[in-house]
Amino acid sequence: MTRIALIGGGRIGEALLAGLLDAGRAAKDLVVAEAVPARAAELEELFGVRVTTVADAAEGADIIVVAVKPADVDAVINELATVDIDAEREQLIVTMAAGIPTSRFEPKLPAGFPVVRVMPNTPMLVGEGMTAVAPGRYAKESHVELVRELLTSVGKVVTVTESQMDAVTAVSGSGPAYFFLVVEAMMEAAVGLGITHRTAKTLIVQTMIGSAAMLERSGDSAYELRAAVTSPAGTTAAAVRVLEEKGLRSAFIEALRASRDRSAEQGAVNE
Ligand SMILES: NC(=O)C1=CN([C@@H]2O[C@H](COP(=O)(O)OP(=O)(O)OC[C@H]3O[C@@H](n4cnc5c(N)ncnc54)[C@H](OP(=O)(O)O)[C@@H]3O)[C@@H](O)[C@H]2O)C=CC1
Ligand SMILES: O=C(O)[C@@H]1CCC=N1
Repeated sequence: MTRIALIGGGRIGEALLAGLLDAGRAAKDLVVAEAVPARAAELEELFGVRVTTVADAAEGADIIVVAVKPADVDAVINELATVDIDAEREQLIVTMAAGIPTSRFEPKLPAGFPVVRVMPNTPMLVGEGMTAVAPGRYAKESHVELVRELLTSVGKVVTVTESQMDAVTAVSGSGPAYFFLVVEAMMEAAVGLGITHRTAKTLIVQTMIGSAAMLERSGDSAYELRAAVTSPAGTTAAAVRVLEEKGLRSAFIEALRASRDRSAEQGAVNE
C-alpha cells in the first residue's frame, strides 16, 4: 500500500487524514509531522497515526503531502532538501499550499524530483472533497494518476494547469466558506422570522443538498433551475430582487477576484 507522509496536521491535514481513514486506508500507512506538540498528540489520539519528524516521515513515504501555511512552506522545503528523498524510489511531493508554485520546490530538491500541486477543500473530511490537481515540471502522467487516485477516495478530482490554480483556489478551495457564510446569514434570517434554530438548520441544509443534487443530476443550468422556482410575482421573485439590489452577484465576482489575487500574492512572497 502507498505510504503517505503528511507534513502539517492542521485543518486541511485533518480533513485529508479523516477522509483517507474513512475511505479504508490503514492508519499504519499514514504518518504525520506536526510542529505543535499538543496538536501532534491530539492527532495520534484521534486517528491512531504515528507522528514524527519531517525527515523521518518523508524518508519512509511514497507520497509526501505538504499541508503547512504558505508562509511555512519554505522552511519545509529547506528541511526536505536535507533528507534522503529520491525520485528513483518513486517518491513524490504533493503540495496543498495556496499560491505556492511547484517551481518553489523543484530547484531545492534532488534533480528531476516530481512535485504535484493540488487544491483540495475541507469536505474531504466527509468524502465529498473537490480537488484540482496540476503537475509540476517533473511530474509524469503516472504521478498525476497516483495523486488523482489518492484524492478520488475522498471526493472528486479534476486536472488543471498550474496557471489556473489561483483561480481554482478562489472557487473551490475557499468555496466551502462562502456556502457556510450563506448558511449563517440564512440561519439568522430564519430565526428572525420565528423558526427555531434546529428547524432552520434542517430546512437550510436539506435545501442546499437538494439544490446541489439537482444541479449535479439534471442537465439544467443554475439559471434554469432558479427560473423553475420563481413563480410569477411570487415569493422567490421578491427575495431574488432584494439579493440582486444588494449586489450579491457583483459581491461574488469581486470576492473571487480578491481570493485569486491573495493566492497569487502568497506565492509571490519571497520569490
Ligand atoms: N483550510 C483549508 O480549507 C485549505 C487549506 N489549504 C492550504 O493548506 C495549508 C494548510 O492550511 P490549514 O490546514 O488551514 O492551516 P493550519 O495552520 O490549520 O495547519 C498547518 C499546521 O502545520 C503546522 N506546521 C507549520 N510548520 C510546520 C513544520 N515545519 N512541520 C510540521 N508542521 C508544521 C502548523 O503549526 P503552527 O500552527 O505552529 O504554524 C499547523 O498546525 C495552507 O497552505 C493552505 O493554503 C488548501 C486548501 C484548503
Ligand atoms: O484561506 C486559505 O488561504 C486557504 C486556502 C483555500 C482555503 N483555505
